[in-house]
Amino acid sequence: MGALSPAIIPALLAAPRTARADQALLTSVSYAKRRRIRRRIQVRAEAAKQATINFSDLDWKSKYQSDFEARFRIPHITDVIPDAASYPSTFCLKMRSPISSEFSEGYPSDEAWHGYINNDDRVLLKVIRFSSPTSAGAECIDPNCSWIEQWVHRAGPREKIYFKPEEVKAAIVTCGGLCPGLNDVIRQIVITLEIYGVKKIVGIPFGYRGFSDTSLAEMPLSRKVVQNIHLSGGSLLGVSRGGPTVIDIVESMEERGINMIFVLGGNGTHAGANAIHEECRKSGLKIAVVGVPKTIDNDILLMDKTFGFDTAVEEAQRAINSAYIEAHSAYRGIGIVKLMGRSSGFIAMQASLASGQIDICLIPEVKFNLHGPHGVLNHLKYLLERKGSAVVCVAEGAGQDLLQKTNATDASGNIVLGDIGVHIQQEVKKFFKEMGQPADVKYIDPTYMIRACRANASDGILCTVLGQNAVHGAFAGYSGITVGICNTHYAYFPIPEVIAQPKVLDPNSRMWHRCLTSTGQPDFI
Ligand SMILES: Nc1ncnc2c1ncn2[C@@H]1O[C@H](COP(=O)(O)OP(=O)(O)O)[C@@H](O)[C@H]1O
Ligand SMILES: O=P(O)(O)OC[C@H]1O[C@](O)(COP(=O)(O)O)[C@@H](O)[C@@H]1O
Ligand SMILES: [Mg+2]
Repeated sequence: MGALSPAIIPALLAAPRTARADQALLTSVSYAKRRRIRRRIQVRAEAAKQATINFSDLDWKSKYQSDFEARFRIPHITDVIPDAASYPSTFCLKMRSPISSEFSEGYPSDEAWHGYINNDDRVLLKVIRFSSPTSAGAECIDPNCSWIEQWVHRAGPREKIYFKPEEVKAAIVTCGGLCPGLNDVIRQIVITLEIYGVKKIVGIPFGYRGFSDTSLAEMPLSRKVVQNIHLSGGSLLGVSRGGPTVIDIVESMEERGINMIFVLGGNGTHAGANAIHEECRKSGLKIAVVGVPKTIDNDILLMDKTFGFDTAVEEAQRAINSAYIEAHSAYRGIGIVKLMGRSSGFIAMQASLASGQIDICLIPEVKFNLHGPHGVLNHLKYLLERKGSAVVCVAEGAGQDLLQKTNATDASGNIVLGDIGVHIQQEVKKFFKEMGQPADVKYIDPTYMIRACRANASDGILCTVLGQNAVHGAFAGYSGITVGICNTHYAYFPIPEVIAQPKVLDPNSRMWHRCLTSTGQPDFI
């Protein structure tokens, strides 16, 4: 978010609210209102942050930076167990034959180069130096847009580990909806754990539910079991929404003797993982809880992208191309493709940009009208007259203000959205029928075909690195963390920082403007 004008800060802060009150407000209002309120809450939080900074203090920058460093500090086992012992890492960077015991007691400490990550290594979070708050996509701390370095912790294997591999029982759980790459991450976690020397590795079946449903048995995992699982989509372990309470999960982990848990999921799953981590801390348990963000929508904060997103954009090309061929081959044909993206239009935008076949891209972050002189329908009429066909790409969360509210939620408490794709299809048909003009409308929803795909090469690599780094993080004694790619480098983040709110597309960003340039669409308001 750009810098706020100092003049509006006092007004925004005039009615301070608590997080609980904000939440209550959010659950009691309509979807459209909720988005506006969320934006206000976000603006207020930003205002509060800026208001607490005294820019006339010559030291404000270094104070801001130390505050940032504290926020992004990654929790460690020694925070609750100060005397937890550390050992030389059993993850050796020198290759050895699996049957050799050359480094079984740890890596020789007299080596000049060992290639581990130093705990003080950092990755730069923001790499653009904006010279003005009016620059496209500017994120400024102060009204002058001063350059302030923001560093996050570099991911990777450490020289010292806080768990003896023979004492580890590691578990992996996959929650939420499917996403290409889940099997790749599971595979890499298992392989890396084995390299450290862990023998007890299990999969928890069907998400958090597997912790409470006694009819579901743990799945023993080994390199042999996971060797080829990345060749198909889905999750070897199964997924689910909803499930037991955090206390029940922690009790179940204790009963099973699990002391390392790898949680693969989106914002909901990570909220759960962080709550599990906090519960373990409260009880003084030596358990490492490490997340790997799984969100096909790409809506987790601070990361370049999440795994599965790239595959989704690539697979969406097939649906868009089919819609284009259908529309182009029909007399006055209109193709409509609905893509995933509950609150963020990243898949719709990138897929539109990649295909070059989209005339209208609609995303949750940008309001639009269907009807009226500047509406989508009138533009479709213009496109049919000008070029004979048109293709629309709409994100599932777009235009929810145009739909009847269902007030329904899924088992995890996520709002069940109205079907904007079907709505647009019906409105387009009605519009042309009422005008007495022909229009051949074809609608494609490829959601589940995309989600069930196996990861493409680029996601396969991302999953590999994330899975390995998750294990390195747990062995290094970190907990309540998640791993992501940041300016092409890999970093550990404290979970709350990446799920504070869904990452949304900035309508003032260069990328959205590139998309608009490519489609040639006007503003539909
Ligand atoms: N705030 C929360 N605290 C604890 N667990 C949560 C929370 N939100 C969701 N969960 C749990 O996380 C799992 C996945 O959540 P869901 O929202 O369906 O998917 P995703 O993780 O992809 O966002 C579910 O089992 C759900 O019960
Ligand atoms: O049909 P389901 O399983 O509820 O999933 C639908 C949702 O899954 C997603 O593809 C991904 O959602 P999650 O990240 O919460 O798993 C959304 O875009 C979509 O709304
Ligand atoms: Mg979610």
